[in-house]
Order: sequence, then C-alpha cells, then structure tokens
Amino acid sequence: MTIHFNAFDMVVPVHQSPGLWRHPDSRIEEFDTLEYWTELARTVERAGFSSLFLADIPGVYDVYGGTAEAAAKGGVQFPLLDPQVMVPALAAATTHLGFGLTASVTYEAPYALARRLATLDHLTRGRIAWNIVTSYQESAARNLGLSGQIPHDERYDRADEYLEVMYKLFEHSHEAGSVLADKSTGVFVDPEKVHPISHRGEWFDVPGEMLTHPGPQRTPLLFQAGSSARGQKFAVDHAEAIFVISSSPQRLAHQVADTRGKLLEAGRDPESVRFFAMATIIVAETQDLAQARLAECRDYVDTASALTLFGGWTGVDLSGLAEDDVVSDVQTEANQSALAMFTKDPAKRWTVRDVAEFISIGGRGPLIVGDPVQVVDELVRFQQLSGVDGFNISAAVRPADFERFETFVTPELRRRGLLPERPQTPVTLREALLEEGPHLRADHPAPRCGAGAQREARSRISSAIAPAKSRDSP
Ligand SMILES: Cc1cc2nc3c(=O)[nH]c(=O)nc-3n(C[C@H](O)[C@H](O)[C@H](O)COP(=O)(O)O)c2cc1C
Repeated sequence: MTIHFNAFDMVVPVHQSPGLWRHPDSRIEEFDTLEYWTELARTVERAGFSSLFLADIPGVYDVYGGTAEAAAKGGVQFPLLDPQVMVPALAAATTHLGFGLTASVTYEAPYALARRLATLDHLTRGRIAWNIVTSYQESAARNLGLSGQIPHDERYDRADEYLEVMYKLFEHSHEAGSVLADKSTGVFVDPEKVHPISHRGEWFDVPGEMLTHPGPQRTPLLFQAGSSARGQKFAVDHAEAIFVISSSPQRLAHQVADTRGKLLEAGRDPESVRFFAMATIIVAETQDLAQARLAECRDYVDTASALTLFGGWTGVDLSGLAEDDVVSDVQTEANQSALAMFTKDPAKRWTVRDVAEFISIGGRGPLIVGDPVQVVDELVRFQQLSGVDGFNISAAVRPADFERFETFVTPELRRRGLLPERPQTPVTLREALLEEGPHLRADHPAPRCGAGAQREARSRISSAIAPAKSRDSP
C-alpha cells in the first residue's frame, strides 16, 4: 500500500488558514514572485508529492458584511494571481511533479480553455490535471458578464455539455499522428487527420476543429471537487480523481463507498477513480514541540477572516450573528457541501464561534498534529478508515509547513515504504496518480462522446484496454 500526496495551495496570501500569514515563519508576502513558487515546487517534489494542486476562484469573497473589505484586510484569497500562467516555469524547475489546475467551466468558452490546457499539457509533457469547478460566487457572476449566478444544479447540467465539447476537442478532433512536420513533402499537419467537431447543443455551438493538437494525455487528468448530490453525479460521469473534505474519516468512508457504488452503476470501474482527502499537518521533532507549534499558530488566528472564508464558500453572511448563535441551514446557490458540513452535522450544532475556530487552521479539513511517527500513524489510520487513496495537504504557515513535511514526514513515509516509487523517466500525471496508461480509460464516458470520429475512438479504446506505458504524443 502506498499513499499519494498532493500539495494543496493557491496563489494568494491566505488559502485555508486565515491570519497565519502573520506567523513569524511565514514568507507568503512573497506570493507574487516566481522565485517563491519555483522554490515551493522543488520542495514538494523533493518531499515526494505527486502534484502541486492549485485552487482558483474567479471572484472576490464579499459575502461577509456585504463587502470585500474583510477579504482585502485579511488577504483572504485576495489578491489572487492566475495559477495557470506560472505552470510552465514551475514545470521547468521540476522533473516529475504534476500540476493540478483549477479552471471553472462557467465563465469561459470551452474552445478557449481546451487550447490552453492542451498547451500546458504539451509544455509540461503531460504533467497537468484539470480540477473542474462550476464556481459558486455571485461576485464572479457579476464581474464576468452575468446578472447573477446560474442556479446550482443548472451549472452542473451546463458543465456536462461543456465536458462533452472538451472531450470532442481533446479526443476526437485530431487523430493520432496528425502532426507530420515532414520537410520532404512539405506537409506539417495531415488535414485528413483533423476533424471539425460539429457540436451543436443546448449551451454551446462549436463547429470547428481544435486549434492545437492534443498533448501527451489528450484529455488532462480530470479532478473534481463538488460533493452535493448533483456534484457527486457530475463526478461519477467525469472525474478520474475526486477531492473530498471531512474531518471524520467515517463520514468520508460513506461518501467514498457511495460514490464507488454509483461509478459501478454507471459502468465504470469504481477502483479506477482515486479519492484525495484534504488535511493540514502540524509536525515537529516531538509531540510536545508540535503541540507548542499549534498553540503558537492559534495566536495568529483571525476570526473575521475565517468568517470571510466561510461566507465566500457558502454564500452565507454570519456578520450579524452573535458568537454563540447556531449556524442554521439555508438553500443557497453557492457551495452546498461546504455549508452542509456545518449545518447538517449529526454529531453537533455548530455556533458561529465553533465555525470560526474550526476553519481557522486548515479550513474545512482535519488537522493532524504530532511528531513524525504520530502524523504518519494518523494518515494511515485516516486512509484505512475512509478508503481514500491519498491526501491533498494544505500548509498552515506557508511555505514553512511544506518544508517541515519534507524534513519530518517524508523520511517516516519512506521508512515505511508508503510513498509511491518514482520511475526514472518522468511519466504523465495520469500514469503517476492512477497507475494506468497516459490516456482516459475505455470505460470513461469521453470516448463515447465523438459520434463523428468513431475510427479514432475505436483505436483509443483498444489502446486504453492495453494501456501503453509511454509518454509519446498520441
Ligand atoms: C475540496 C474542494 C475544493 C474546491 N476547490 C475549488 C476551487 O479551487 N475553486 C472553485 O471555484 N471551486 C472549488 N470548489 C467548489 C466546487 O467545485 C463546486 O463548485 C462547489 O463545491 C459547489 O458544488 P457542490 O455544491 O456540489 O459542492 C471546491 C470544492 C471542494 C469540496
């Protein structure tokens, strides 16, 4: 048994632990420099992480108090740089590390996003994953040309068609071997092998061919993270890896088993999809030192910033409530699973104070504190109870807690043989994380999406049944 780790981060001063940018060890004020991110990429690669998974949102968090003031003061996911722009530089600084890129399907045409993701797949030699999100912020909708958010479930319906367009572009528009670059015949691309996708749908019309040829993975490795009922259905239909959050491994076990059951019903191999749980680790040489570090971190917690994060995720403004008031459920168009975690918890009625304290270090995920042996014991226990395949690790103090992971946790993981072996020659992220071939599996819905390109689909399906462990372009 091995455990995959992704470093979970965002190009912002505050990601999951509001207030901790003020900790003396924090260097996050350098978040707008390339040096900060290349150094971090090298650190997490050395530490054995499979990828650097970068969250992204298309708007500012302005729900708390009805303005963006608290987000600005606390640096709460603001200012936010564009993570996709820096990936080629990070790829050049590393060899094996993958890059999980969050990109919303709600505000950008699929044709444009497909070209950019394919470009990044080429430039990283197949080391990217796409975290497909539907977005949940009114502020994003307003600033990106809509009068308000598309309703929650409709966003997912539209996302289904978006993915259909993406599959047609990635999988069916360019046949394998379309790029000839043949100086003797003077033909660069064989036009016989490039097909318009002729997509006409409810939300999108895309008649033409993909503007660039697909990268080494064709469709980038597909991640998904929404876990409402509709979000779970979307995951079953599309995801190859699912990002989940709960501090209770038992509750996650239920979610993982339920999703695997639905994958089976949908005709997909349930074990082919990987689950990653978010976790934050505070580690030191000894248990006492780790507890002391946790106490020190607590000195920098910032309640207003925590509630700004909560408001952004859930669309619910707690600014008018007293600290002892219980947070109750409402129907929102925002992130329903984030709200449900606090309002539908069978074990507890959460007050405003509880919510702020809980998310202050490590957001909505579990916090693991201890010496290296205790931390790895807990990771193993959590994995075994929940059935997840690995973790998306967020750092409370950045980048210090990733450096401490390398110093303290990695050697203990290696000692127990828990980190996946890296092949000498780099492989695509799909091969590294799923331990499969570089392309989508035959039982994934994508190969069924290209009615106009059956020939290509057939050859793709047979290669997916006997996946070639190669990184060659398709
Ligand atoms: C673990 C996790 C990570 C997420 N990361 C992002 C993100 O980086 N950017 C984003 O816009 N949405 C993100 N989301 C939001 C989801 O993709 C989705 O839009 C949202 O959860 C609403 O869907 P739901 O109600 O099905 O959960 C994340 C959700 C979860 C659970």
